[in-house]
Amino acid sequence: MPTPPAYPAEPARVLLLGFGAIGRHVATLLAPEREAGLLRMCAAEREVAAHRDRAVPGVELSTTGTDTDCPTWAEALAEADLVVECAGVEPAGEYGPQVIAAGMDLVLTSVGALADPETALRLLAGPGRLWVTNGAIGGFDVLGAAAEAGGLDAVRIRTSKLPTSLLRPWMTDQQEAQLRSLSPGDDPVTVFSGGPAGAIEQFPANVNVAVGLAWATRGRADPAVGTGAGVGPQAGQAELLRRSLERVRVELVADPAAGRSRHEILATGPAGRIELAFESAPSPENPKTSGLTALSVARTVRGALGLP
Ligand SMILES: NC(=O)C1=CN([C@@H]2O[C@H](COP(=O)(O)OP(=O)(O)OC[C@H]3O[C@@H](n4cnc5c(N)ncnc54)[C@H](OP(=O)(O)O)[C@@H]3O)[C@@H](O)[C@H]2O)C=CC1
Ligand SMILES: O=C([O-])CC(=O)C(=O)O
Repeated sequence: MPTPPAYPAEPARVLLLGFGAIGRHVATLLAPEREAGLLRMCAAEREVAAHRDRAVPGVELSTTGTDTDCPTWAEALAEADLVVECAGVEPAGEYGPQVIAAGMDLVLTSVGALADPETALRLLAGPGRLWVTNGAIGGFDVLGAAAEAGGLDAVRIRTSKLPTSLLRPWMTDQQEAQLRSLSPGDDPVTVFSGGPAGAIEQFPANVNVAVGLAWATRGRADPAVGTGAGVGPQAGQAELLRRSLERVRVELVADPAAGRSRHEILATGPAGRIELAFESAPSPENPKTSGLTALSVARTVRGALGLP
């Protein structure tokens, strides 16, 4: 007879970093687990006062900011078993490494944080474990298998989004006006073409998937050789990721006809030709974000906690 899964005696304490579109959706998706007493949830925001009117039942609030009527980030972290980052690339880089260093597991949604080599090393350094969510894309079982066997030579991702969801503060008035003027029927405009690190620097809220793809296709070190003399496990993983970030090519397209965000992946090599396309329903909390991301994060959380 199979051994029944070992459910924790106490509810697992999950701390969300960021309670925006993805955080709220994840909290809603995990409501059955909360109601079944399998987990408790707290969400850290930088301005809790601004979030009180959008409370999700059963989720306590804490702050990375200066609110005084709720637990601080440090107090909430001390009570947590698992941290789930869904705040953005910058806060992921700011808070993620301290979570890992404290020996706590971290689910990373802003996977783009891994494009910074120093942050990647710190996120991989342990003793806490890093759980990298698939986010809005997937197929990573077959892509990972092919990459681990050295079976991929080229990996590409083409992401198409509505032009106005690609507006960024660094854009010139002319670039902004071009994106705003695109209307259905106009040709799509490529706004970025290059590697995932450059893409995430310019579009931190739009191409986490590209860094996620690089992570998924980093392959593995030859156990006999490692990744280089004297390279420890986390440095080895970081080096594999660095090479993978150089291999992945990204195209980001402003498409006035894109009703939904679309991610097209093409990976080729001795293992074969793998083509994948993803069009997610919009997030119920924010139509600019793919709803699939929160579904992936909820699944990653269940996996990290060993929940069914
Ligand atoms: N892996 C993937 O496939 C995908 C990953 N993502 C990543 O997920 C992130 C979140 O997406 P989404 O939920 O749609 O974004 P939102 O902007 O809706 O939510 C982000 C929330 O995080 C909060 N936040 C920002 N900085 C901090 C901080 N220092 N401390 C506490 N809270 C903070 C924001 O607060 P405030 O209101 O104060 O700004 C906001 O409430 C994206 O930025 C992106 O990096 C997104 C889509 C796909
Ligand atoms: O939501 C999406 O479609 C993907 C996205 O923004 C990201 O990867 O940052």
